[in-house]
Amino acid sequence: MTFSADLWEHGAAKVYEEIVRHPFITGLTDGTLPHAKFRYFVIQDSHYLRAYSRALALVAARATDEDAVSMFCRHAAEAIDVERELHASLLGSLGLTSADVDTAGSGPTTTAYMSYLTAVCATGTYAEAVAAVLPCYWIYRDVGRALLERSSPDPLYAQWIATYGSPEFDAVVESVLGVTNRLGTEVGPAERDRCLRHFSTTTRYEWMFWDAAYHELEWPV
Ligand SMILES: Cc1ncc(CO)c(N)n1
Ligand SMILES: Cc1ncsc1CCO
Repeated sequence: MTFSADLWEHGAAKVYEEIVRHPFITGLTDGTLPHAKFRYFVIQDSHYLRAYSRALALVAARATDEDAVSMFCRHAAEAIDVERELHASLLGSLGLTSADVDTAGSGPTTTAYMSYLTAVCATGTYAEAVAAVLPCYWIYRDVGRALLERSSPDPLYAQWIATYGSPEFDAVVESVLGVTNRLGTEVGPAERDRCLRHFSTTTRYEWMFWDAAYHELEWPV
């Protein structure tokens, strides 16, 4: 079994099933998701992508072969591009400005997820860092694909779905899966266990990120 298949089976398969039947996700395709919940999501995703880009730059710095360095650097830059596009298009359509993003700040789940990613990418091994960032690519590709089959009656939601369900994003994810599988042949059992734990934790944060948006979760105090 490839390393990525092992990670998915033991760390993501069950949670992925919960993600695709979460009311936030089903609400995107049937168009019943209230714009307020999507607005919360887009604002939080703006904060998330800024931290995610820096996490990817840390992964790039830890990579040992130059193709991987170049790829993760590119993805770090693209995450900023996606964040700016979100600002320019989705936020605008939702009646928001970048000042609203700054005023809202990063919520409890976003902060926890960003902190975990940053910590693993800064202090873990290269393989651990790849395992921590992998669900962000993989879950979004699979959710994007699943949603694309159904699309959405709401043009705003259809636009978001098209980004992650695209063949371009699929190619990005396949490259990262290739890197992961090659790393799987190099790591020992203890490092492999740590990778699995990070992969399964960030997969849970992916579910929690949608759940936080669905409940418009705020800091309790
Ligand atoms: C929370 C979250 N995870 C993953 C992605 C895709 O990288 C995203 N935009 N937001
Ligand atoms: C994973 C990911 N998500 C948004 S941008 C990006 C990097 C590759 O384009």
